[in-house]
Amino acid sequence: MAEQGKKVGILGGTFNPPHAGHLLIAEGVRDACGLDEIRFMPNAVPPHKAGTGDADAPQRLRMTELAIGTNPDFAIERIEIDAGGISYTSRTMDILKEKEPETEFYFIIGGDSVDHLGQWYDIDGLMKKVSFIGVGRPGSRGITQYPVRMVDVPQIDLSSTEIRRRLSEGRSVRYLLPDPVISFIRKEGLYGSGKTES
Ligand SMILES: Nc1ncnc2c1ncn2[C@@H]1O[C@H](COP(=O)(O)OP(=O)(O)OP(=O)(O)O)[C@@H](O)[C@H]1O
Ligand SMILES: O=C(O)c1ccc[n+]([C@@H]2O[C@H](COP(=O)([O-])O)[C@@H](O)[C@H]2O)c1
Repeated sequence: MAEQGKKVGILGGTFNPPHAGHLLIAEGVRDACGLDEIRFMPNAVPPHKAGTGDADAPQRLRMTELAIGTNPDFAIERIEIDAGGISYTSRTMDILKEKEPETEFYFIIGGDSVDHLGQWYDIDGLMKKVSFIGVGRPGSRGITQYPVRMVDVPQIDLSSTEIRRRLSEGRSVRYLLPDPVISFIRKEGLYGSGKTES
C-alpha cells in the first residue's frame, strides 16, 4: 500500500540499455522537484520504436535493475513488463492510479520525447491523468504545445543507440553506463559485444 501523498516520478523507457543519461535525469529531477522516489519503468513493447533488437524484455528489466543498484531513492516499476504488449502510457497511468490512488505521479521525459508528445496515444486524456516533467536533451528542442514543466538538470549527449553502436564496433563504453550493466551485456553477448566469461 502506497504512503499518503507520496510524490513519485516515473521514468519510462526502453532502456536498451539503460545509461548514464537516464541516471542523471532521474537524480536531477528528483532533486529539483523534491520527489520522494523515482521509478524506472521499462516498457514491454515500445509504442514508437521499430523494435528492441536482440535484448528482450526480461534482459532490459534486469539491466535496469542493475543500473539503479542499491540507490534507495530509485526503484523499478514493472507494471508494463508484466502486462506485456504495446506499452501505451495512457493505459499504464490508469492502472497505476487505480492501484495507488494516494500517490502523486509525475512522468519524466527527455527533450526528444517532449518534441514528439503530440503523437502519443490518447495524449489529451493522458495530460489529465499525470503531470509531465521534461528535461533538455542535446539535439532536441524540448518544445511542445502541451503543459510540460521543463526542469534544468545536468545534460549528457548520450543515447542507447550510441552505446549499442560502440559495443558492436568493439569500442569502450566504460563510464557511459554502470559497470554491472556492462558486465551483464558482455555475459549475455548483447549488441554484438561477444560473450565473455566475466
Ligand atoms: N541523454 C539523455 N538526456 C535526456 N533525456 C534522455 C537521455 N537519454 C534518454 N533520455 C530520456 O529517457 C527516456 C527513456 O529513453 P530511452 O530508454 O528510449 O533511451 P534512448 O537513449 O533515447 O534510446 P535509443 O537511443 O535506443 O532511442 C526518454 O524520455 C528519453 O527522452
Ligand atoms: O503512449 C504512447 O503513445 C507513447 C509513445 C512514445 C513513448 N511512450 C513512452 O515514453 C517513454 C519513453 O519512450 P522511449 O521510446 O524513448 O523509450 C516510455 O515509457 C514509452 O513507453 C509512450
